[in-house]
Amino acid sequence: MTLCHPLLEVLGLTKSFGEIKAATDVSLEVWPGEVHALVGENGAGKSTLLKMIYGVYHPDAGQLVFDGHEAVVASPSDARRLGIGMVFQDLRLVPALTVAENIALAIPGGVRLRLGALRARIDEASERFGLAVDSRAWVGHLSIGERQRVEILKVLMTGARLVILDEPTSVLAPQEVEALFRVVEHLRSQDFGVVIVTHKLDEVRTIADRATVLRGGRAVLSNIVPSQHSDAELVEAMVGRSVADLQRPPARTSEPNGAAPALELAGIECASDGGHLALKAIKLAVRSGELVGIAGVAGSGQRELCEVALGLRRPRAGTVRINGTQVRSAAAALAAGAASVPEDPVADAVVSRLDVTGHMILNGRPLPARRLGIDWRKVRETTADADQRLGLRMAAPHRRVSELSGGNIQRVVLTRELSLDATLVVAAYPSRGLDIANVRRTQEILLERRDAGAGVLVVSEDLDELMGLADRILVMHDGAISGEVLPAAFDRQSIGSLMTGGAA
Ligand SMILES: Nc1ncnc2c1ncn2[C@@H]1O[C@H](COP(=O)(O)OP(=O)(O)OP(=O)(O)O)[C@@H](O)[C@H]1O
Repeated sequence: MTLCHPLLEVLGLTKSFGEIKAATDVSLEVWPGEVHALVGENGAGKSTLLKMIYGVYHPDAGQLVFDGHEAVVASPSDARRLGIGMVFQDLRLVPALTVAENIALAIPGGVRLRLGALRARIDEASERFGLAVDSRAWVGHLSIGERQRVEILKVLMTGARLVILDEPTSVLAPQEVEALFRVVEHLRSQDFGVVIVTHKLDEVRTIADRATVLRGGRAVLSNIVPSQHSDAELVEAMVGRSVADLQRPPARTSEPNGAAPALELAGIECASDGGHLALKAIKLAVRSGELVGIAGVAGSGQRELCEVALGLRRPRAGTVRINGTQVRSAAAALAAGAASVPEDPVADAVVSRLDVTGHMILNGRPLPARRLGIDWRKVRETTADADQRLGLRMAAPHRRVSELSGGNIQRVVLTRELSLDATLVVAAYPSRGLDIANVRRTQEILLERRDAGAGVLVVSEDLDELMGLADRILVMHDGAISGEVLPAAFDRQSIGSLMTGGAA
């Protein structure tokens, strides 16, 4: 059945948080069978808009029309009753329950269903929507991509006809993105409406029929067809200016005679949290003035590698040296000159109730002291100086970090860690959640740190990012380094093949 009206019309939605105008007079429409991309820089108001559509926030002004009727969406349960489902960035599943139990909690009458009947419904839905899930698996044992599939299936099984995906690809490996897009295509072919937030233009071009660009809470382009606009036009709409390509001069790694590498791992063996062997005979060195990339499918040992390098995880065997000093603890790694960008800053670096200034002192370095307390004036000065030098435009110093968007949290952590005079930088997924302009600036800063003589280790699943940044790429597979690729041989295929255990 083809509708002659949009599935969803957003008319002039507006929302402020105190002085912050998060969304101003935003309008867009989504038709059945349409994938609509919502794009814009960090803090542009995308999540706020989606949360108004899903009933989490109440708009100050504006209106929603769903399926041709004015809709009052006062809560997420109102939204679900209408047929609007949302998959949040932080997936809302209970890890200690199975897939079937999680779905039972979400669907009406689910907890009263017998297990057999529930599983049959899950299997039928998973077949219909092209979403392979194992209903018996414990959610805590699933990869992030598998959890996302469960969450989408859950949303569809509650009767959603409009599915909102808030930045679903930022936590996925490239193969998982392809799998997700196959699901989205399936939904499109079955006349669902899909709203998807992404920072990546190639994803907009691959998956979206139309797009809306937000900047500073306003829709600067609404309901456009992406193919009718160049990348430069879309970037300009998003950030208000053009963003230059990354320049990567060759590394100058001529170390003085006998100088130790910035980071040296030898014979490292290490267990994962679950007790299996996560790192096997790892031997690597990052020289001062060199940027080494680590490629690999998620879960190949990257997390453990970073933790071992930073003294956060004790290896079973082997040694870690930073600038020649053997390191056995996090404090020793910091003292030897390390700085780090954690894999998941929202989980690992945010202290609720602390503001931006409060987070800037959580870098493990001695605090500027004044009498018996902290010299906050000095902290504010160094924060302002770091913000200006790095140019990642952090949120205002008094803002609570837990209230910031994911990308804005990432910028606080990046500014804190990359403004240090560290001689080793270990950065896991540094551009995760960042908009285009901030991705570029972060990459420039990493190269600036390299050119200032630091050894830089960057873990990323984005091969294009690594190929643009790295002086060498080491590929991890199943806890081991499966190969080393030099710039002249950088190509997606040979790196991809090493990632899955094949030869380059
Ligand atoms: N609950 C809240 N309280 C106060 N301010 C908020 C709240 N939620 C969002 N904001 C602010 O509103 C603005 C828009 O934020 P929003 O999260 O909607 O941006 P976004 O486009 O989703 O960003 P990102 O790409 O980083 O996820 C930002 O300045 C943000 O800090």
